[in-house]
Formats: sequence, C-alpha cells, structure tokens
Amino acid sequence: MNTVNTINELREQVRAWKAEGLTIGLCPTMGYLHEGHASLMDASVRSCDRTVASVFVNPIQFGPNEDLATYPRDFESDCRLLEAHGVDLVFHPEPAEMYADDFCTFVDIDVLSKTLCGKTRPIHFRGVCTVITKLLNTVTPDKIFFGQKDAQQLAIIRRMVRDLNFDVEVVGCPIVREADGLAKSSRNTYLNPDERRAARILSRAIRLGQDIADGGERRSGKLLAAMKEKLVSEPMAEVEYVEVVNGENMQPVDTFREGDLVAMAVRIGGTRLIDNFTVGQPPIDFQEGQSNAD
Ligand SMILES: Nc1ncnc2c1ncn2[C@@H]1O[C@H](COP(=O)(O)OP(=O)(O)OP(=O)(O)O)[C@@H](O)[C@H]1O
Ligand SMILES: CC(C)(CO)[C@@H](O)C(=O)[O-]
Ligand code: BAL
Repeated sequence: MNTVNTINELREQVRAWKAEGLTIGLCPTMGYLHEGHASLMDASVRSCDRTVASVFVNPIQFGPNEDLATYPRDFESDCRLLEAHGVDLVFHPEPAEMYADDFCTFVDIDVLSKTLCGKTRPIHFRGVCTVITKLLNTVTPDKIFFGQKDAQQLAIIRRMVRDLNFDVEVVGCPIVREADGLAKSSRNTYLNPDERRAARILSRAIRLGQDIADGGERRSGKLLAAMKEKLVSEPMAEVEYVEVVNGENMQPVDTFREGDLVAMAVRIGGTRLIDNFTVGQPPIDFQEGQSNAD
C-alpha cells in the first residue's frame, strides 16, 4: 500500500492505473478508522480493481464552534487497517494542499442541506460537497463509497453527482454497529463510560421506530412522539432532532412510506451522535444484556 500527500502524486498513480484499463473505487474518510470505514473499503475492494482511501479532516466542513481541533487522529493505526483491508493507495494531504491561501470556490447544495443536520451545521454540507468534488476531479473513480450512517450526506452526494453530471456510481453501505447497537463512529471515543452506556438509547429508539413502522403506523407525528419519549427516558440524552423525511429530497413528510428516512441527532454529554433507519429495512439487531459499554 502506498501513501501520497499531494494531488499531483495522486493523479499520476490514477493515470497509470487507467492506462492499464483498471477500475478504481474511492472511499473518502476523516480517519480514526473503525469497522464502519472498513466496510466501505471491503465493498470497494470487492467490486473495483484498485481502491483509493482518503484520510483528511476537512476543515471547511466544521463550524467555528465544532470539534475540528480535537477530532481524533491516528494515521499509523489507520494505515494498518487500510492495508489489512486491501486498500492500494492512501491520500493523506495537509490542509494547505487542498486549500491554498486564496481558495475561494465552493460547491453548495440547496434544499437537501437545509434540514436535519443542516439546521445546526449550516456550512457543513457545502464543505463536504466541495471536498468531494475535489476528490472526484482528482481520482475520477468508477465508484465512490459512503456509509448510510451519514444518510443526509449520502443523499446530498447522490444529488450533487446527478445535478453536476459526475461520471461516477455512488454506493451506499449499511450502518455497522457495536454489539450493543450503537453505530460505530470516530466520535464514540469522546464518550466516558457512563455516557457510552447512555448512548445505547439511540439504537433503542431506532429499533422502537422500526417496530412501530413495521406494525403499520404511517403518521410521522405518532412515530416521532414515541421515539422522542424513548430518547428522553435517558437523562443524559439531549435530543437535537428526530425527523421523518423523504429519502431522496430530505424534506419532512407528515405520512411516511417505504424508502423514507427516520433520522436523529442526540447529544450525550458534550458528544453529538447521529443515527437513522430507512423505512422498510430489516430491524437492527443488538444484544440487550451483553454490551461492550460495560
Ligand atoms: N458505523 C458506520 N457504518 C457504515 N459507514 C460508516 C460508519 N461510520 C462511518 N461510516 C462512513 O465512513 C465515511 C467516513 O466517515 P467519517 O470519517 O466521518 O467517520 P465517522 O466515524 O462517521 O466519524 P464521525 O465521528 O465524524 O461521525 C462516511 O461515508 C461514513 O458514513
Ligand atoms: C465524506 C467526508 C470524508 C468528507 O470530508 C466526511 O464528511 C465523512 O467522513 O463523512
Ligand atoms: N461523518 C461526518 C463528518 C462530520 O461530522 O464532519
């Protein structure tokens, strides 16, 4: 596995592979990798001849009061995971390589970025769309892989690719969870043991929502009321939002149907966690009694 730090080196490697007729998969990440990220690498390695992973904590997608400075980083451990999962090339640029001092071109997306996480993170998706555009223009992959954990991000990238005619297939990968149901996330490392236990409430509320939807309920208000009640039963949980939105345009719906998205952001202590399910997906599985939080 090779590591490159510059756009030019990345382009050079990609050109050589393309000259050989090889297909390329791209997995963008912010590092501090776990099995959720590994599932994207595995999907790419299975279906593309070569896999590129990027490890870059993208400063322009963080708001002024967010955790850019403290975001966890461990590039050596990331490389071990990437190599073990068959990644061919890691792109690990410095911020200055991606954003020159006079950088002033952004890719912004309307409508889909105004709901859910976009309400409290108003510049976030502009930062994501801009960095993904730069990566797509450099790597020109056949496929790009994203996790369903960041469901709004995935919907936004699908729309950006469609609206701007990028010649790439966007592949969404299922949420990978801990044994006790918590969605794997780099930010889980911020949780102290009590908070980690409290964080189980997100997946419990997801499972409750799935059971209610599977039981035939179609009124968003009823579903959300039950999920909120479950979430606030955990004293450490502070609900930012729980919403039901159309699975494609991310706009709220009063009555939901298969393919719609039920998404939440919840603070546990100081840590903001997200989770979601798509209506019609099989119920999530977790072990009630046994937990790696204990
Ligand atoms: N548990 C997971 N299951 C599946 N995909 C995941 C999971 N966690 C992250 N991903 C995906 O990995 C990619 C990179 O995500 P990122 O580096 O932000 O990791 P993260 O663990 O989600 O970190 P954060 O703490 O920022 O939420 C994204 O496409 C994201 O959806
Ligand atoms: C897609 C991404 C790597 C862009 O910086 C980031 O938003 C993430 O890790 O989900
Ligand atoms: N996975 C989303 C990256 C972020 O929260 O900035």
